[in-house]
Amino acid sequence: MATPDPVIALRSVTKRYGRTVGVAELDLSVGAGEVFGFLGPNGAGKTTTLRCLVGLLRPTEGEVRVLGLDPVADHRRLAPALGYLPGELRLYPELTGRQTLRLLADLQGAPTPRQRELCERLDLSGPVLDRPVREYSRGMKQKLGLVQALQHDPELVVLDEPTEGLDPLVQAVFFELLAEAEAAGRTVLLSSHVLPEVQRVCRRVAIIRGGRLVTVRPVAELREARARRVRLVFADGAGARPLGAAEAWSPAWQGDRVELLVPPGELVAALRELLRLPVADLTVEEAGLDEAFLDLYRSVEEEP
Ligand SMILES: Nc1ncnc2c1ncn2[C@@H]1O[C@H](COP(=O)(O)OP(=O)(O)OP(=O)(O)O)[C@@H](O)[C@H]1O
Repeated sequence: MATPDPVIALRSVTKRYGRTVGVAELDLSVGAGEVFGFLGPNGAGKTTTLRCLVGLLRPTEGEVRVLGLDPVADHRRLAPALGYLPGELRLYPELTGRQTLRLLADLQGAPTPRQRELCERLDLSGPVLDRPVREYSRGMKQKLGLVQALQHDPELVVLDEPTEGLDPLVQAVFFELLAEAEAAGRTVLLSSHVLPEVQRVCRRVAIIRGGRLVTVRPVAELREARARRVRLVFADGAGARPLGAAEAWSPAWQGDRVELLVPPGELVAALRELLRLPVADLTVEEAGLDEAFLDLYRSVEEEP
């Protein structure tokens, strides 16, 4: 059986801003119905990639296809099928929330069957929608941004740091909306710095650094690869001491207790060495997924 065409396909995409490289030789493929995370440190190239996907930037080299279309050349055809929440939402300050949603719906070129429901669920009441957006708080603007990204029930939703500025209650609604989008078979690309958020909602993640793709992995695999947290108690009152090769695992001392994060493949060797020291007690547990991500970030930082 032929594999269906990916919803997002980047082939060797490079985007330069003058002499600055935004992204370099990026290859990425996201299938229909995937909720895909895009992670990376500041300045890694996430926003650049997303802007290429939605047709706001034209790559310097390489090819971008979204739902089989060229996002720049076929912008009008793509718009009804695409929902985009930019990282920095620029709105016309004089327009009301309602006028803003209408204007954006016109640009999307699609009916907005979900607008009313989304406004209700995100607590954007009628009186709020009648106020000019210059009077909106950051969170209110972000909620309006979410409504416009989803109001036309698009096939592909591209979200740049979507939970920025949202309070925990609104974040909960946002996660519900994502789960529903996944259940309905929509494709979602979400860029984020918030590691637990990615863990919670995404099945696969790409990690990007310095404009280059470092890895693409299923979240489940990251979970398996996560570090072991080793806690040692020395109980001799002598406090911190050298740990030999285990110094590599960033020991955190508190009195004569120490905690280390050891990659799973190196645990046995690390313990063998540590147990040569006068250890009084020892526990080993799996670290959280955020730590697995931090590990990955670190290893990415260390690579040349
Ligand atoms: N308009 C621009 N002009 C010049 N350089 C730019 C421009 N936009 C982005 N860059 C550069 O491209 C690189 C990637 O930036 P980008 O905004 O894509 O990163 P990001 O991963 O979204 O970062 P953050 O997490 O901080 O939002 C950076 O070096 C940045 O300085």
